[in-house]
Amino acid sequence: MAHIFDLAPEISNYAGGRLAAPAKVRFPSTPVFQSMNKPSRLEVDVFDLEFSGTIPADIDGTFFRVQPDHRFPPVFEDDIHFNGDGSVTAIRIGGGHADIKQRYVKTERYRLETAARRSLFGRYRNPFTDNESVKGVIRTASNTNVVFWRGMLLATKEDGPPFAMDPVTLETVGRYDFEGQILSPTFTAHPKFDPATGEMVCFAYEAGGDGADCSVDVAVWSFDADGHKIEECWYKAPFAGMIHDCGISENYVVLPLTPIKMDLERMRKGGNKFAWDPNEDQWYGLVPRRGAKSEDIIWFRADNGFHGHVAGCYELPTGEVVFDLTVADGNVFFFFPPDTNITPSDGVAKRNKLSSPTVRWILDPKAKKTAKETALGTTIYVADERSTPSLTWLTNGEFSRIDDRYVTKPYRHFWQAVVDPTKPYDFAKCGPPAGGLFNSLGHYTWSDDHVHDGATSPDTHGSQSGTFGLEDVYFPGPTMTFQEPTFIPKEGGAEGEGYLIALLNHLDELRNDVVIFDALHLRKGPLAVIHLPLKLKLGLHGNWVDNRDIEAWKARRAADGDVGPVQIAKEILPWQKALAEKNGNGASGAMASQVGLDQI
Ligand SMILES: C=Cc1ccc(O)c(OC)c1
Ligand SMILES: [Fe+2]
Repeated sequence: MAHIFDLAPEISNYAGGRLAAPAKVRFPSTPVFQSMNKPSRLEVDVFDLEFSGTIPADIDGTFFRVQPDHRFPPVFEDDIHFNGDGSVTAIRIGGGHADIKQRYVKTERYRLETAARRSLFGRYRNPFTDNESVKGVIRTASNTNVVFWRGMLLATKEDGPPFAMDPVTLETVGRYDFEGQILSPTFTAHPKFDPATGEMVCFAYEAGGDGADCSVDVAVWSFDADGHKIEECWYKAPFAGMIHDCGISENYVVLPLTPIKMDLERMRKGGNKFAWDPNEDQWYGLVPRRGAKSEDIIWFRADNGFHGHVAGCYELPTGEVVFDLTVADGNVFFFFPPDTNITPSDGVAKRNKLSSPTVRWILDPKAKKTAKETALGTTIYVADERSTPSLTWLTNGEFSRIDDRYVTKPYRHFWQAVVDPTKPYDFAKCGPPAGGLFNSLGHYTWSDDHVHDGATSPDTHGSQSGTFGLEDVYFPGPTMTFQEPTFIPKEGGAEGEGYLIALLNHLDELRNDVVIFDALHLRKGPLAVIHLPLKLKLGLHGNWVDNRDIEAWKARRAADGDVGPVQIAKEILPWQKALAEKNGNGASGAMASQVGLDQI
């Protein structure tokens, strides 16, 4: 008997790799859109989810996370996961029960593509590949992180401004410009929150022009707990690369600059935003958090590597800054291979072959430095001495998380999604592991020699490699992988006391669970497994928000509350105004409509 799809002959939407006539909705049959990453496009509400084990009674809050989930077949058949529309999941846990809510971030891109019933925005961060009708529109998909700030949930992606959502309903309120205090075209997906002061420290790169012009301008800001911008300083990077995550200590910000490089010529020709440069160093920009001037940034350089996410960052009694993050030894973003016009091919390392240890850098704000002219003619200050890792812990994981109450402080515990290649993997049932073989969750405890909380002396600058503390790793079985874990603190608990929450991917069933562990004892297995009746996508980042914070801010944000409702951006951004002027009124219909987006 014929398979039912055989009755309807397959006609590709793509001619020469480009979306041709979007007569029907059919996604490309590339690995990007298969297995766990098959588009799901669901907005869901399920009340009182099924679970096994016991959901600890003292957990009361919401686990927010975001995933890219393309709403329409992409303009380019070879599109990448990172170009999918942001879809936010909220797992509300309380009273020993759990509910799920999921909503798309209603970005400007979302609204225009909905109206057109098709993709209008082309390649990842390449506006030259967009439909003419959306020139000048903020093109971010808000798909990388969701953070709670002053009663709103900010959905972020580093190529554009944040969009504010209601943390209870997940309705999108609108583009948030911090009440007019941030008008840059871009904004990081990894702002950091100082638990001692309540400040948000945030940054943007490719921030000088329209956010897609490969500018080397980097901005760093601080906001106080009342939402006032209290610091702003602009810097120049040595080249137009990616600065994805950051670290903050009490007095410094560390900006890791990864050697994947933008190129405007390549973009104009319809090519990739980034290309891996195997011959470029990895760089670290060190800037003071307070009272900084543009010339205060010190750039430290070290041998080539690919930055993952930051665990801890803090200062030693001697004033140096400890900065811990995963660094892979090759191109993690295999979809941004080297540009053979710029660098010879390095053979394009494959994700699962890379090693990704946790690396500790010790950066000295008093380092001897020399002014250097970059290829673009700007002056930067580069540390005279090349940096080498102070230690390399062979954790082989990614998505480092800590107990966020220890941001800026010496810390003892961190968690990661871990690749353990010694464990079995059921390839026959699961196929290739979409998103990477993160088959384990790891909890790492620095030994006393490596905590530096005043009781111990710092590491030397010698480069050591191996194990630097306790490893507590849980492997669930050969058909499962994990997404990024998030720490839930126990009230009044010591560092690390609390729970670890993460999404578990069932690669054989194409379904997800939410797992909750005792954060200090992963090896014992989960305390609770919440069974979702659906398949999510592979997400990026998430955060835990205590319900008391949500409730308190709900009251403050009420019409009669002391803060009042969230104020979204009232005007288009400066780069959009400049474009409109250049085009002589020039605002396309799409752009002009952005202020009153609800009309669409
Ligand atoms: C490292 C993750 C990462 C970096 C840049 C991105 O645009 C992104 O989109 C989902 C993800
Ligand atoms: Fe990230």
